[in-house]
Amino acid sequence: MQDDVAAAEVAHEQEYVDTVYRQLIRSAASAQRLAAEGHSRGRLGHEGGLVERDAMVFQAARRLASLDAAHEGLVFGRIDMRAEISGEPRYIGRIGLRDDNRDILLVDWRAPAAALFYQATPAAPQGVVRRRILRSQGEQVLGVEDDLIDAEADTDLPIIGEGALMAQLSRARDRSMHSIVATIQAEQDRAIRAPERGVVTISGGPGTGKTVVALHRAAYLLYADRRRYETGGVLVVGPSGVFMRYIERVLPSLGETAVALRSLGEVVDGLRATRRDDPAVAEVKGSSRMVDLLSRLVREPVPGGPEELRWFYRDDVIVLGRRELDGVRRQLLGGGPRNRTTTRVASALLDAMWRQVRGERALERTKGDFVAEVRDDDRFLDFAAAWWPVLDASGVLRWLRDPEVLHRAAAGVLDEESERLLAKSWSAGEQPASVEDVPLVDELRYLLGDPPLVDADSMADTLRDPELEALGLADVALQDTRAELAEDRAESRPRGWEAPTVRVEDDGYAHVLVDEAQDLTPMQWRMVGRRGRTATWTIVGDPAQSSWPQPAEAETARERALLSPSGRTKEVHAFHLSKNYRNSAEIYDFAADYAERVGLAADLPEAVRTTGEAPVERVATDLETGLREALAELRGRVEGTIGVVGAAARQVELRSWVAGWPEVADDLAGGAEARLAVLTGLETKGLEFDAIVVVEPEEIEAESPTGRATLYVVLTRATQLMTVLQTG
Ligand SMILES: Nc1ncnc2c1ncn2[C@@H]1O[C@H](COP(=O)(O)OP(=O)(O)OP(=O)(O)O)[C@@H](O)[C@H]1O
Repeated sequence: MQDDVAAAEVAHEQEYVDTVYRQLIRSAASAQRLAAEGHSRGRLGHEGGLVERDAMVFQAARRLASLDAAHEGLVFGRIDMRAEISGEPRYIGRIGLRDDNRDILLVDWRAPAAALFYQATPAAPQGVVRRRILRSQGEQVLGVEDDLIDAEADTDLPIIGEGALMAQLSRARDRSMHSIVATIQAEQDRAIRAPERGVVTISGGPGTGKTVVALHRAAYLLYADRRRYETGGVLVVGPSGVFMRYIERVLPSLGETAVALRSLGEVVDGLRATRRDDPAVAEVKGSSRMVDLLSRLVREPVPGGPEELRWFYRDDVIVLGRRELDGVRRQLLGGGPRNRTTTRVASALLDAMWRQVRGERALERTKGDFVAEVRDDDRFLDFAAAWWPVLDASGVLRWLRDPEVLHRAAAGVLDEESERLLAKSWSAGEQPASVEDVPLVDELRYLLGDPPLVDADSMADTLRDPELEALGLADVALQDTRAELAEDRAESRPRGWEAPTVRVEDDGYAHVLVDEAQDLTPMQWRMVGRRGRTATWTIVGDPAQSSWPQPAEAETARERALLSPSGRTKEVHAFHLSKNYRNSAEIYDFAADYAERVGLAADLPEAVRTTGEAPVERVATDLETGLREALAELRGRVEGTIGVVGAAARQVELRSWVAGWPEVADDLAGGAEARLAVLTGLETKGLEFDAIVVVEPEEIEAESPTGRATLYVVLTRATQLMTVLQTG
């Protein structure tokens, strides 16, 4: 009987969904037609082109093309209100849609009219009687799940299903995060729809949905003020490339593609760092002491550059030796960021040279004659370009590979041990930049300023430089020499160290969203902060999961990063999430016990799901055999992903073991999509798996000063089963 009712309800919903899809096709086609017409007239979106509504439908249809049919369908929700409020159900979908009579068929989940769908609870029904979630695949409705919100309402609406949230949480995991648009919970919805001003912080313990909520918030902001956020750009920063791959489908599945997703190693254009430095090195490179060190570095002479300029002028020998050149260097450095001063180098050198002109024959001529004679001489131009070249930040960071340069820059800034760690890290030959090097490159970009020669426009600026014009130097000879030298450098530049591709003024975004914010070092805060001076922010994190050992220093850097350009503190709206939707209660209890035992001062959420499967602690005499057995068991018991997590120093060994076992060969196939992954503790940040094997937890704990927090992260990654494996 109940089955018949359910089948009838599904059939009924299918009819509605069919209507919506038919309308979508009609609207999209007409919008496309109009767009084509508008386009041919060059007036898309303006009077005579598309009216606003059609432009919206057109945009929406375009975005819809990227909808992943495997996720929840276009129409996923419905609310029925008390009869005295409305006799018509309200359908909620990924976009809004009207029929040909302009009546609403589907409410965009982000629209104010959809808020009730998420915020109505039995304690505060707000007129909603029943909330229904439609489970679909593509255009086909597979089932419905109902919540009776207002049990006191006089209604004969059938209530079907066992709760969409639990079904969603118990599903087998693959290697990517999914949108939760159908099952957003009320406290999460409040964070998603928070006001657009200032800074929204979202805190909460493991698995509370911080990441997924933040991503839905990005989609919400794009909806609420599309013009601002699409043109100004939304930047999402996460801890690692693996994490970015994990979350990269969520926004497209919500129909949004205009968002830049960057891991911390990719924030600077042109750099893609994945290698992590050892924790001790990372601590030095991440510290704000590096600002002083780098400020000194940019004042250094170019290593290997010419040290003397010797010039015969009539009866004079003009020599600019180290002392004179140091004077010119200081004078130039006093005039602004180093690369900006490259247009002034010729005149500064000529001034210094002219000061040495003494001979009588020479003095018969004026300074103007002298300048005219020297300035076009190739030897002079080559000297100027080699002595004061346009510098690129990655190249300048490489100067620190010379221990003497490092020592000069670090004197009085770093202690001996820190300097030794840096020297060791950078003397290890031609390595690509590490994740921790990227903020240093960025700092240098700002200290150096933009080279005047990055494009034709700025070339024109250079040529208009009044000082050059006054000196009669506004010709291209020096520029040509510089351009040639820049090309030479580009050719000799090792892979992975590309020059910045944009000017620093182009770095700003309209919104910056930082995930796992507890892990940002002070230098990373500075880097991200530069991209959000005029932006609004969403900052997501859980201090108990932090792997940065100097929280107070990071806090100060974070506060600075959030200042407006005029130095004002942006207003902060804080949201806290309290329920863990990832781990079973059994697994989370185990992790929470650990956090309390080791004194992590963790924010402990309540896990909403129980499985009856407590974590298993296995002691093996032989680790390889123990791991193989543990994996065999987990593979048989979960359908989705499995993670093997061990200390960084064990990775090579673990990978080679696993790669040698024929029974898991299929599970390892598929690269980033593989069912089975071997990871370090830090690499598991933000991720989740159906089952986890934690190999030798004490090693994970011991590998860095914040190893306990890392182990806590690892213990909160599994949704269903967890095995903790140690040798006895
Ligand atoms: N309302 C919801 N409906 C369905 N699933 C949800 C909901 N909220 C969270 N989840 C799921 O819970 C899991 C944890 O979410 P998420 O990774 O965003 O948490 P987190 O707070 O960022 O975790 P951590 O800090 O431990 O990395 C994900 O699988 C997410 O899809």
